[in-house]
Amino acid sequence: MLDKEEINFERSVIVGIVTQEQDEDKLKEYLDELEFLTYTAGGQVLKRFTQKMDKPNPKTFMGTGKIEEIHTYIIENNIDTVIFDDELTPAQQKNITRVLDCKVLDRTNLILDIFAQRAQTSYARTQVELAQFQYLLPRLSGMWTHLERQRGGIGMRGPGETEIETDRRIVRDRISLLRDKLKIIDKQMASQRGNRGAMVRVALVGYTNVGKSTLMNAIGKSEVFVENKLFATLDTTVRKIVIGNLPFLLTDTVGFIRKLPTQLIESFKSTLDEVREADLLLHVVDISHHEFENHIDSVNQILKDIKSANKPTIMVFNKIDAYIPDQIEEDDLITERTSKHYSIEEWKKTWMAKVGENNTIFISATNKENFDEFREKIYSAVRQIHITRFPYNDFLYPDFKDIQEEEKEEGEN
Ligand SMILES: Nc1nc2c(ncn2[C@@H]2O[C@H](COP(=O)(O)OP(=O)(O)OP(=O)(O)O)[C@@H](O)[C@H]2O)c(=O)[nH]1
Ligand SMILES: [Mg+2]
Repeated sequence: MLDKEEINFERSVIVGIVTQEQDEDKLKEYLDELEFLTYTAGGQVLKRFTQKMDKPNPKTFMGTGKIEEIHTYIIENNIDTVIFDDELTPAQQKNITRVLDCKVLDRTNLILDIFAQRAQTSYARTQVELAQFQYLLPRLSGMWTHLERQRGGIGMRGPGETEIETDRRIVRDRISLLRDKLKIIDKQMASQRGNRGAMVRVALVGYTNVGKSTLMNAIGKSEVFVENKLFATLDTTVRKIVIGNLPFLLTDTVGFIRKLPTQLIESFKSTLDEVREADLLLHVVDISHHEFENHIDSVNQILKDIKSANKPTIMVFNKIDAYIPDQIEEDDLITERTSKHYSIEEWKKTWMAKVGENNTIFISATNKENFDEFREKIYSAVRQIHITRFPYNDFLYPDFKDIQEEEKEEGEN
């Protein structure tokens, strides 16, 4: 008999809190995303635990009663992993692990884990490893306590402390080694970028899973890995694209997410340099996602953090094929009409109108809907940047209309 291959998902529960800044709806969205992250990392979420609190308990994050409730559930349901939506302090992680006696992760942990699973090149692996060690350093003592307990505790206390010190030193050494390694790679990457010459550089940016790589594949003839999971892309891909006779460089890079661990932003410096050094950003948005406006805010915040907020930007609203506004039945007189019910035409009249028609485009990367218009907008923007840089090249690049005519004629001949 053939064995059916079974993927063993880690049995997990996720945990979040309702606070003044974060109401129940917000928390639901966050936990939806955390569940998707868990699934991406190889886990299966069996239950969500939530609690209303003014502020998190400094010792155990949740209240003692809630932690007990989670503990009971863990034992009864054979749970391997508990994942908190917020970053836990080293002390909280230590205390909670002690009570629950199972693997306790937070959102940062989970994201780092996904990055580690997905890092393909030695460059990406080095960056992830650095971020992981930085996360680990302040948490070493907690881990030791856990080990100590497993070994029975007695007689371990004295040497335990010294071992923590030794561990810390090893981790610190490793961090500085990785930093040195990255510095060398950074230099190589910078000189590679320098060698790319005068071509205009365009970077795809956006929240994770919005369709950046799909778009890269659709516009170029390259094959970039696409998947309906978070953080499919970690390594930067650069392709030369030619529209009309105007060549430019297009970069596909790592997706953003809210609460992106700061350790990751630091260690992915060189990857993000591609964005920093771009002349034009294509900010891709998944308009079919209910949360797309919040995603835009998160992306803009990260762009600000990496000092790239003021670049010329085209907002690319993708997945219009999948956009389905909420409906209000005709006899429903109670439901209030909100932006959830807008058609795309109505959306265009909102704040999007202020962004300007030249800087917004609505497409479907999978169906190639509105692709001519998309190519035209990129062409015009790239051309604008190019002729500002090389005014004497102006005549080389005609209007997009003329190119289309030429292409048509070529097709007919
Ligand atoms: N319906 C629909 N799905 C799309 C469209 N574009 C992309 N997708 C799907 O969205 C998912 C994510 O696509 P990717 O191209 O991997 O997204 P990404 O932005 O590169 O994601 P990361 O690399 O994880 O940041 C895939 O399942 C795609 O098939 C679209 O226009 N319409
Ligand atoms: Mg991608």
